[in-house]
Amino acid sequence: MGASQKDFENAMNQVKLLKEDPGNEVKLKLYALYKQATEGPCNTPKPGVFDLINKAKWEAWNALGSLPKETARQNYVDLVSGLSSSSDSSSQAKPEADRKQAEYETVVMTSEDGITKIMLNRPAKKNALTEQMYQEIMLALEAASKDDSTITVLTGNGDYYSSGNDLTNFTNIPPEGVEAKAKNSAILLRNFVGSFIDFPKPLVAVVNGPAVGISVTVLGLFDLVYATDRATFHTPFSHLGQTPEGCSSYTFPKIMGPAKAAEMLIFGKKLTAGEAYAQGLVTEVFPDSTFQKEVWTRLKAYSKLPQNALRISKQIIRSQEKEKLHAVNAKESSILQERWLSSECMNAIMNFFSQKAKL
Ligand SMILES: CCCCCCCCCC/C=C/CC(=O)SCCNC(=O)CCNC(=O)[C@H](O)C(C)(C)COP(=O)(O)OP(=O)(O)OC[C@H]1O[C@@H](n2cnc3c(N)ncnc32)[C@H](O)[C@@H]1OP(=O)(O)O
Repeated sequence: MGASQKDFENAMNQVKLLKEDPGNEVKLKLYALYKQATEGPCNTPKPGVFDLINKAKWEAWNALGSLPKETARQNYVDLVSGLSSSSDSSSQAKPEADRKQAEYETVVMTSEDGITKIMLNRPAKKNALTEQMYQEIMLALEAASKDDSTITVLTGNGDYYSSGNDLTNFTNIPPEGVEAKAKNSAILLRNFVGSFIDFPKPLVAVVNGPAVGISVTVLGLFDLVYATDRATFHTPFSHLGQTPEGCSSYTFPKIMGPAKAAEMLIFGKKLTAGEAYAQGLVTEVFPDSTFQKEVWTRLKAYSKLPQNALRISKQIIRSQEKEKLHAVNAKESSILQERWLSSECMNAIMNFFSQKAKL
């Protein structure tokens, strides 16, 4: 449940009682969230260039775009609660210390320094994507699209980025039967990929290890893909009796040319990080020993760029393709709905569970 009006009022009172000055940046953020929570999107003309203070306040409010009032209220309460606890417990106040934004079981979502991080969190299962996880990623993306962060990151916990679809998704067949399961799964897949197609802010994949299946194909819908040199990129659809998804049947030939796309998507060639970079799927590869440090330093610098300019630039680039991408997504999902019922696919899944056939 979001913050109530009472929580909001309490937070406003707490601000007055803060023992330390939170600094201009935080004060501007508080001002902007307060205005957004009480009046909605910025509705006043921009002050003149010499009216420095009011201009900064206006810009902070305007940067919140169409953030809903309820979200602004919640963000205000969260921000004040972070300030109160840090000023109570220590003199070393961290302005936006690791604020947890919602409760999820399979992902961890945190926001800091203008970056919302969604971390896949089933390391013991190589971050294989269960049905619950698809749902939680969609919810997390929805929340990230509305929060006040500038950049959204998807990454994995542990040694894998993700081993793709959790093959146990094929085993829990409901009483309505396998056809109904395939139909519902195709809807889930279509919605999942759709939430990447429609994501409005810069979206970055921090590929911390090997990536398989759908975790690779949706990379074509990200704005930046940073990979450790330990990462590999594997789309073994034919081995599994399946076909490409994540709009890769369209994005991969565009990114890497039809010959290289065919090698990956039809024949299941696994790429090293270096090969994925050479083929344009990956933006930059970093040595594993310095990967996290280098990537987060880079992203923190990017997150300080003007938020609206970043968002609008992304939208200009992506909007030209959106309709096409949705059509491709619908087609890929409907073809897979049939594939999942094929003996080729069922045999491959049985092989994984009976002989533990690995890729
Ligand atoms: C009709 C119903 C349809 C339902 C469909 C729902 C929606 C579908 C959306 C569409 C699809 C996507 C397509 C894909 O993503 S295809 C790719 C699928 N992925 C795989 O085939 C990978 C399978 N895993 C492996 O080959 C290996 O585990 C590995 C990734 C190479 C790692 O090998 P390892 O030796 O390093 O580690 P391992 O001991 O095997 O793994 C540790 C434990 O994790 C379990 N595990 C890993 N990956 C998966 C997975 N994808 N699904 C299920 N379980 C996985 C593994 O079994 C180990 O478990 P345990 O410790 O033995 O219990």
